[in-house]
Amino acid sequence: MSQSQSLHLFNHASTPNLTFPTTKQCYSYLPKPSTTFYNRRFPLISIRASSDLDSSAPLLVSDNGNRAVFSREEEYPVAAGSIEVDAVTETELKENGFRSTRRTKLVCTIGPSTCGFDQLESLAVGGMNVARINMCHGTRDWHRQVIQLVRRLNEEKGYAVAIMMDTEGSEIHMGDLGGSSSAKAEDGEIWTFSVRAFDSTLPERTINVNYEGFAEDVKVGDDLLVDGGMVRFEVIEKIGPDVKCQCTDPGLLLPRANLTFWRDGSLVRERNAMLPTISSKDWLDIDFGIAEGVDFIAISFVKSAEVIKHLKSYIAARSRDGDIAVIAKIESIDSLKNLEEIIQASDGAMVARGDLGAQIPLEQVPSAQQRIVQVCRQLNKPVIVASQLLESMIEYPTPTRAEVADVSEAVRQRADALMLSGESAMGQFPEKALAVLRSVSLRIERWWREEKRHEAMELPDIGSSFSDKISEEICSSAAKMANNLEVDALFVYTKTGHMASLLSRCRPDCPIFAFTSTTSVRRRLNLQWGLIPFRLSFSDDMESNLNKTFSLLKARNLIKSGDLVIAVSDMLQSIQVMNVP
Ligand SMILES: Nc1ncnc2c1ncn2[C@@H]1O[C@H](COP(=O)(O)OP(=O)(O)O)[C@@H](O)[C@H]1O
Ligand SMILES: C=C(OP(=O)(O)O)C(=O)O
Ligand SMILES: [K+]
Ligand SMILES: [Mg+2]
Repeated sequence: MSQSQSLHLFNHASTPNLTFPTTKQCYSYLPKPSTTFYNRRFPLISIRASSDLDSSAPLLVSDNGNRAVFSREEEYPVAAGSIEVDAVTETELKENGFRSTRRTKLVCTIGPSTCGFDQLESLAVGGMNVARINMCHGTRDWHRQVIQLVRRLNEEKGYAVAIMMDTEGSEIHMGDLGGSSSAKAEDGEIWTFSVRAFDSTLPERTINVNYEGFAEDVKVGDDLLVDGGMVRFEVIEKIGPDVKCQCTDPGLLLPRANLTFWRDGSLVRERNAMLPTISSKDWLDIDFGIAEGVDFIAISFVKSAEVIKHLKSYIAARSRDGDIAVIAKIESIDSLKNLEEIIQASDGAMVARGDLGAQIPLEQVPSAQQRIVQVCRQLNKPVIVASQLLESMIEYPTPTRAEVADVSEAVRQRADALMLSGESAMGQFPEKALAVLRSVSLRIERWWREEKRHEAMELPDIGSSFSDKISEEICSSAAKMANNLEVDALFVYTKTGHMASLLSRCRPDCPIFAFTSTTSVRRRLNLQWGLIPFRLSFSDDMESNLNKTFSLLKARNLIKSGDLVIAVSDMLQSIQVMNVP
């Protein structure tokens, strides 16, 4: 189906239920505007021919087997003679050859410093694989605008930047500081933390707190930590909804900064621990994310696997199967306690060191990071290392040596992705920070390969069915062969992305070219270590797939005759080794 035949789909609250047609039947509905269908996996949807609608947010239809599947974006089959890969990867492959491509993926939080089209484009050029929007900040309209700009960038310039929406969660945090961008708390000063609602102007040295039960839960003598200890207060008096605190460690207070309170050296978890992981505001944000068709939803302060399972079934009932991946943010004591089952239930995890460092002693954060990365690798889930990687670059154009060492350590642990927060959201040097992540990743990855430090990590079986076990065996054998034979690239033909993730899990020395037929899978694979996702239509006939891929890639100078390749696929349980003809 070509772009000009696009169909527009709308959620439609009160339309009659009709059996959902196959794609062929859809075509026959095309000339009739506003025909409405019902699909059991979608809420009510109406379909109209493209001509009577504006084309700012096209939603199209494609065929997956005998049933029609909807997506917000260009899910039309790739034209038979074409292959889609983003411009940055293409240039990188042409200039440096495949061996030197970057394996570690990069996530950038988008904020005031980076929300314009040109700024987003610079980040894409600089290697951003995923754009993260943090629902703690900004309005839904602001976030929608960012999503649309990223879409436009992908459509106009051929990028496959994925979008991750991060929920606010039920954490306790300060209010907006009455419009100022920061406030300085000096040693010994008395500040009032209050749950009262203030008009636009806050009284001097007063901080608004978002948690109703705050004044009841804290006790005189508690330590109140802002952002995990960046500024510290001691509670000296409680007067109704107001809590008077004396500053013991001075520092800068930032809008909506996180608050924790500690008693006798331990984090206090009273009724605040009973707050739901997904607040009512978060559910509205999640509905927004589903409607906007984001690729990932990251859930803050996950405590148990149940909440992830619940969210996944909520999404499945409202969106195309598996269309949105759920990322569990590991940033609380409970999430560490229930780590394995949370990660098992999720589609990926984030080491959210910002809040984690406010909940456990700072010196325990590195070992927690190592454990989370390891568990994710074993359970085959992508993992993002986040927060303060290049914190000083919010203000300065070069990182500290310590920051470079921290980034190196995450790369050496073979995390799937690194994330920028304030550095890209509100910092002065977002592109420079991204360039540091890129160059450090490339250098450490190369060093690792040169040193041949293959880690001896045993990867346990994860599949439950026999055919899953076969896929795992194929991927680990293919990766081992690729290392031993020093092949140039692994090729994987994958419908769901699963086989590609199994190869990525083995962290082979060569890059993995992942061929998939849908844009949503292609974008999702962008978060996983070592995968270079391409969009290509392919069949069950591997011989013809390979021939087609070779000729398309050769025509674009992305591979050349003689290159050694190992190919595996979702459809055919085999490993093929060959030279490009
Ligand atoms: N959409 C946004 N609008 C305004 N400021 C933002 C936005 N997103 C992020 N920021 C700024 O970037 C900082 C770092 O982002 P992030 O780490 O995601 O949030 P937080 O620090 O609240 O956990 C935030 O503290 C905030 O100042
Ligand atoms: C990534 C994190 O979450 P957020 O920025 O939303 O607080 C973190 O706490 O490290
Ligand atoms: K958040
Ligand atoms: Mg956090």
